[in-house]
Amino acid sequence: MADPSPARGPVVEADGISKRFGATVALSDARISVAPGESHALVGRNGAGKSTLVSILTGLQNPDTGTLRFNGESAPAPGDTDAWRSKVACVYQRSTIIPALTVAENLFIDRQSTGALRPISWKQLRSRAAELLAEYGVEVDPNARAEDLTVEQRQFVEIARALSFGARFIILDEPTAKLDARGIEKLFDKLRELQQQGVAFLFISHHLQEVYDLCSTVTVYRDARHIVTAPVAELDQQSLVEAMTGESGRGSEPTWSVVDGAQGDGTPLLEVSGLTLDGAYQDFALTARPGEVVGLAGAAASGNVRLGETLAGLHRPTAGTVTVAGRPVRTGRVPAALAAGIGFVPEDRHIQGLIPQRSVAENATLTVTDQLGPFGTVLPSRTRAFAQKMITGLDIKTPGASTPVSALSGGNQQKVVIARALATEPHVLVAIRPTNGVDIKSKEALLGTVRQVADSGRTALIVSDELDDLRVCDRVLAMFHGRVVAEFEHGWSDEQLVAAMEGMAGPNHTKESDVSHH
Ligand SMILES: Nc1ncnc2c1ncn2[C@@H]1O[C@H](COP(=O)(O)OP(=O)(O)OP(=O)(O)O)[C@@H](O)[C@H]1O
Repeated sequence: MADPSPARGPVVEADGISKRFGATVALSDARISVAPGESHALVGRNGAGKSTLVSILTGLQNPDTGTLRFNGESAPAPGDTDAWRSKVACVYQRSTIIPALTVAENLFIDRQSTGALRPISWKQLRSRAAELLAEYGVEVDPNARAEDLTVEQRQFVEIARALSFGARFIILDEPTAKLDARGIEKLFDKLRELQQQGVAFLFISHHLQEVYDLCSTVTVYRDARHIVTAPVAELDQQSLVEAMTGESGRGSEPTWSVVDGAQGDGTPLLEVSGLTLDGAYQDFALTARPGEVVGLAGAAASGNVRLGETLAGLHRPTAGTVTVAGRPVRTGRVPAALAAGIGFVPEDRHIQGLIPQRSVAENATLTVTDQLGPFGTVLPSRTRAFAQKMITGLDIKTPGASTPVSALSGGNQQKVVIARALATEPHVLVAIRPTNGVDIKSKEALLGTVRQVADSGRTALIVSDELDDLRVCDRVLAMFHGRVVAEFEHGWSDEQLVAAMEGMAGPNHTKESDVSHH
């Protein structure tokens, strides 16, 4: 490949990289080259090999074959943490910042090289932290506790820490997954600023628009292989998707069909009234009918996620009632919500979602009740059959139903979480950012599945700030600071919806032809 910066050479250059996990080929003769100051996107479908490449580029795993060079020099020896840190850092969607520590402590924790024998002077630590943050233009108080920072501020601290080790090459693995629109804007501004200073980025995202907004070059992987590297300007979105999927035009619809048994006589399936959780949301009301997909839109602090979690029994509301299919649901208890017929797709699959060591089949059919005590009505053969149907229908890339979930790529793990929520054949499906980390093609299939769930006489509630997620909804309630500020019937514009989520729309900006709360 041509060297775009002959003076210094690429900050990173990987060639002929292969990596297998048992029978799975994660990377096959893959390559990447990133120039100083370049913003380089790496895209591909779930399971294409992106995270595996990241783990090799950061020294966490050794490739089976291939060469890796930083600034023209061979990669550090495996395990030489200090040397690796001076070359490259990765900011993952899950922060490595320790919430209970201050920003200053986080910046200087685990740093063996300086002053190991001297007792730490807190004053000195703080002033060094302040200097470091100022150097990279990060406006964060060094004395603040990390847990009090916004997601993007935490990312800035991680980036500053990486740069302070000398790295001028930073990998961002789905950094926007937990950010709202404003957070993304701030992150991108910071990245552009650092690029001006010569820092190079490898940017991994399933949001192709972000690739076009931020990056100058894009590399596509498909099925463990390098497919193309091109200037972003030369590859339009359609060509990009074609490179990712290996097909032109749209693929086939999912084969998964919804289990029957739901009735649709028009009586509300989900009724929420006066629901309040102090400090999160107030006086929320909703009446949803069978067949409806309702969106609950809102930015980070809007309260929409906590509301969805409350319906799933994760928080005990201060006031209000929830009724499913005419029956009151005991709030604040996950088993009660499940038993009432509320299926749940949580926001963070790592915390609430999966048991990594267990198989795809087990996870896909596991309910929280199973974890709490014997449930025992699901036969293994049914489990397997259901899992197989989901693997096909949701296009889960796995060697088989008995493969442990920990061996799946992030996006494929997310699909298992969705499968699990559907396994209980819920009356009401509550899904929080369901397509988080899912590739563009699977996203369509997945949202199509949510649509099918509703079409079969159930109700789905999609809690998200992703316009793609909300587009499949029949109507959308927009929340801001804990309250519904607008309701949109089909035919809304993205601009109106975004404005409402940002608290900039009064009710008179919305279509309220059939307001069904209250
Ligand atoms: N530790 C592991 N054990 C077994 N298989 C693995 C392991 N890590 C990754 N794989 C497999 O390697 C392949 C590539 O996975 P990888 O996580 O690199 O994909 P990805 O492109 O990052 O996907 P996503 O967009 O879903 O995050 C997948 O088929 C995955 O199942």
